[in-house]
Amino acid sequence: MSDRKSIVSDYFEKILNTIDVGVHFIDQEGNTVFYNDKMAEIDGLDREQVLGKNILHLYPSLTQETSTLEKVLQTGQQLPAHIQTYFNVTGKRIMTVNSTYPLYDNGKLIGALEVAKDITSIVQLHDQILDLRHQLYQAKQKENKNKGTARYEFSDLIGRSKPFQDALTLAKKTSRTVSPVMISGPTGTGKELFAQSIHNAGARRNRPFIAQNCAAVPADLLEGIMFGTARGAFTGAVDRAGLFEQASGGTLFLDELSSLDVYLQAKLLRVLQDGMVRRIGGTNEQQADVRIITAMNMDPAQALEEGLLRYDLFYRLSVVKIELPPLQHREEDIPLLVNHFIEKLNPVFGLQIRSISPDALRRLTAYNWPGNVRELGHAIESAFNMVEIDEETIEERHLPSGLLVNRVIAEADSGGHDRLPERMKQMEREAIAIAFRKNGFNVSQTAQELGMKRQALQYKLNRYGITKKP
Ligand SMILES: Nc1ncnc2c1ncn2[C@@H]1O[C@H](COP(=O)(O)OP(=O)(O)OP(=O)(O)O)[C@@H](O)[C@H]1O
Repeated sequence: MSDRKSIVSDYFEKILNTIDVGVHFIDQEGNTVFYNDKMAEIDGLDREQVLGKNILHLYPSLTQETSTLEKVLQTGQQLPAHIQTYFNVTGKRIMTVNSTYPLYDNGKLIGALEVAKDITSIVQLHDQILDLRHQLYQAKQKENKNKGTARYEFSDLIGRSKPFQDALTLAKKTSRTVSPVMISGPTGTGKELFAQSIHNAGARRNRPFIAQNCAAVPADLLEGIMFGTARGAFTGAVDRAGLFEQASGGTLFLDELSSLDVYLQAKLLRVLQDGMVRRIGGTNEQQADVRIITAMNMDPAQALEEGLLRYDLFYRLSVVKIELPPLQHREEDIPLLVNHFIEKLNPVFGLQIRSISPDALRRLTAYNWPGNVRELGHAIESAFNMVEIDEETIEERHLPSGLLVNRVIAEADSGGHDRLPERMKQMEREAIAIAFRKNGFNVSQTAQELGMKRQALQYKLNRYGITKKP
């Protein structure tokens, strides 16, 4: 019996060094008693460097409160499987599933044992799959956009604030008619979504919805695109239907109308007045049976004043005028939109985010959103990239740090200039603290993300008293 015991003890270390799970055993003082090869590989440390050393010295980013081994020593209770993410000494981002147990001898606590399963490569694979799903999702969105079909319906439009609801009510009413609609509002407020929804709610829903951004193509090319070309009209010209023909019986959505060349504005007006369109170089005229919806980021009054938009065309196209308010004027829509984006992104990212923390939401409502709803969508998508797979709440630390900088400007704009330097410092401190935590307390990486030198960041960390403790 004693022989068997000694054989087992002789081979115990060898056995633990062959398994594919990290094992770390500390004594009651927190000093390492046993540390297997796999644990050394995960941490990027040399086993001999670790034996006999105190874990708080080994992992400087850990404290008595954050170290799970220390916690088990203090409480005597086991900590079941939990996911840990950190950067090891080689700078590699590691993700493990750890279980930590107290070790007793005759009822007396003599140490703690941690076993760690390295899931970094599984998570990387998982991320690759999600990345592919993401690409597929974006490709599908692009495909729908180019197919001549409108995807959005009024039920997809989120918002309950008064200015948004007013715009929605007007849009719903106008979907029953074929009058021209002019939608204005800053970038990302949903002008194209409104245009598609108007089309989809109307009698032309089964006919094409053709969108053209007037700012995206040079005027000489756009003329052929809009009105079509006849073979031989100019060198290399082929018979090609223009947007009016393509959208026949449906809706033609002209985005960024104020960027349309004035010559083309005149030609467009003629087509609308005559109700007929002719391809460039062609002889046949065809009926221009399209409903026109236009949009622009600029206030139409300003576009008229600056000579970017012809008055006669404006009167023709603005029979119904819909103004979409910037997101910062409809703060109460932000929580609804956040939930909408969370629901939309959960299946794309394979996550189960259920909510956003009050602090994070406060941060979002304090921001001035120059890119409006589109920017909010991107901020939530960015947060999805920051959360760990077992997290269910978007926290402030997951949000892009850029949201802070803009708030400083917004607050400065809204008065209180005398206290700006203090506020700037406070914001800078917050931005650094968030980025530091987000980057696993790695100074070099944080400096890189913030676009500053490592030494400069170290100086600010000391000055603001930002420690590694989360
Ligand atoms: N009310 C809304 N509900 C849900 N999503 C919205 C809403 N408004 C905008 N979005 C989101 O914002 C994105 C941008 O919308 P859209 O392209 O319609 O904006 P836009 O005003 O036409 O922008 P731009 O002037 O830059 O072309 C959409 O893809 C959608 O995700």
